Amino acid sequence: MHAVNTEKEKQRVGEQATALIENDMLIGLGTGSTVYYFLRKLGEKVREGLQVMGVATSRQTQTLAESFGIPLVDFNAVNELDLTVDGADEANYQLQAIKGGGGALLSEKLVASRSKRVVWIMDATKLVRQLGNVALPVEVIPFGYAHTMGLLQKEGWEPVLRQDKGSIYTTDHGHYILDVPMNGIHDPHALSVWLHLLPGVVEHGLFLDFADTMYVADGDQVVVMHSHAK
Ligand SMILES: O=C(CO)[C@H](O)[C@H](O)COP(=O)(O)O
Repeated sequence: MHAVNTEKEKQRVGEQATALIENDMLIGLGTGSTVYYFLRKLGEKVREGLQVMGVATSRQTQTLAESFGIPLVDFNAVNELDLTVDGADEANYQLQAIKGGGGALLSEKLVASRSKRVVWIMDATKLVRQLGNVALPVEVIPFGYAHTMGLLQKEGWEPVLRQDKGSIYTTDHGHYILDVPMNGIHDPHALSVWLHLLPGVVEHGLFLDFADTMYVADGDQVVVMHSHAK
């Protein structure tokens, strides 16, 4: 590994990922500070004549895409997307990821699941052998969130209700987020299924079988990894 300058690496990987975009593509636009650089560069290419349409995965991305001149379309008005490019909070060598640090996991998962190809972009600090160094975001219904927290606590987890400037953080969809410290996830698929069965849970940040490609910025290089599962 090279010396880490994550902002430069985010920019490098975000800009490089725009090379994947071809004329007439319908693109899922992820959310976050790495995706910011992807959007900015894509906006430049659109102004130079590239013709694409995007589906935004958050209000933040919608605002950015509009400011960069990227044409947007309503998710419900489209069929399959050609490609989604999104960031991740952590990913392993099987291209499984934890997402949701930016709170957009619900839309991000919906859009990724409607895309022919999904690409994660990140800096090398996020690449891990085993998922679970970062807390896992779990999106819950505000009604009864304390009950859902209690159910997690009963199983030994210590969920933290996400805050934003002294108030409870609310997602674009009006939900709350519980950040659950993991200390290593041994069986991500089993955890995914278990969480989906928990009353009050809308979605969680385990993105297990979505990505076929990952762009990882490491120093001056961008390493491209492919999934063997896809
Ligand atoms: O999942 C996300 C938002 O819900 C982001 O993609 C993830 O948090 C990575 O963001 P960043 O590029 O800012 O580190």
